[in-house]
Amino acid sequence: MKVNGTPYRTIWLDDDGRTVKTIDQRWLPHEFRVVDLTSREDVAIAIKDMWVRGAPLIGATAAFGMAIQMGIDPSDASLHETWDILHDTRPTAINLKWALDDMRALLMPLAPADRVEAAYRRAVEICDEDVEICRQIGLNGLKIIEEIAAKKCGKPVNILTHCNAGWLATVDWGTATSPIYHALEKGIEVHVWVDETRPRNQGAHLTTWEMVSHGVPHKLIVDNAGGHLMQHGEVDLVIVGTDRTTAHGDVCNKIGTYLKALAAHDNNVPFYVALPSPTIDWTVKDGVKEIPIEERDGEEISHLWGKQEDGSIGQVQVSPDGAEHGNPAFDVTPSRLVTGLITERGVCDASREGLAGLFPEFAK
Ligand SMILES: CSC[C@H]1O[C@H](OP(=O)(O)O)[C@H](O)[C@@H]1O
Repeated sequence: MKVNGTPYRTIWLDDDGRTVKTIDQRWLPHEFRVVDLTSREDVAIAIKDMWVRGAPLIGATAAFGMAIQMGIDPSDASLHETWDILHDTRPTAINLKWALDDMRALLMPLAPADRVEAAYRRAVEICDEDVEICRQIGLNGLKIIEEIAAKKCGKPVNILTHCNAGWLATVDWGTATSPIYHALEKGIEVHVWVDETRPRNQGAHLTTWEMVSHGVPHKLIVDNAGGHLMQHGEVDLVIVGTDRTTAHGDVCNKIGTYLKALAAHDNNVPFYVALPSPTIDWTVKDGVKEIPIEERDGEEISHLWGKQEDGSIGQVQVSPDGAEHGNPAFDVTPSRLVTGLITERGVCDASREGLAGLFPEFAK
């Protein structure tokens, strides 16, 4: 998307065709910093410490991490070790494993000398595919917004989203935000309730930055306001992203998503999940039982990052010394609470039959 009029993707190759450049999202919304990733260690840190985050972007970054390493040591041992190092950075988003498996399957049959070229080519392809997948998700989600807009008699369609499933979570367009961007481009009036999304505040830091940059009418709200707004008819639609969706339609996403789905169900508000197919885990049926939920450091709760009065970026401590913190980073919304899955191939029920209908080649 455009940043101050300049088109950007979240990750790209420098002119040398080898150096990987990405936006260090920890500094947004106050500073737009681009960093170079020149080793698998750089990539591992960038994923683990959330310089880059968002399931599709994590996958794309890992693909480049494999390519960078093939330029350093293209041996089998190096390839397997890199798979392990990058896979262990974060456990929940399935795109990470999907991308690493894709790269390894491509590279293993090749002579080591041929691996670096093939790896960079595939990493770029993964990025290009993600852009098109997210663009298509936008077009398919747009139909849902248009149907609601037709009943709103000129008033804006009020959409609530949680965390950041925007272009910053992907290579471009985003997943949950893609229908919003398409609606805006088509002149459909929308208004977005942006959940701040404690503790990392991806909504407050990233989604609002996207909304401001793109001129999307919005209001930032605390996570606990969503249910109240739904009770008062202020939410026409919920669209969220996902880090892993099971073959039966259970949706793993940022912590707090499940509570929004419960509130939406209780208030008959349509609850949709924007789902790129690499985020489907075909091997898992019961998401609550089977999906590993990342437990992140308690400091993400005890401290808040932001702009200080002197304009510097820093953090303040919000809980007392000695306080204990629990920080599960994701939760699972059972398929029964999901109205539909917006994929690049269309919208389907959150069910095995729904997903098999759109992706028969994967559903066994
Ligand atoms: C389009 S995937 C976005 C997904 O990823 C986020 O998690 P994180 O910021 O920790 O990587 C969040 O769950 C978003 O919905």
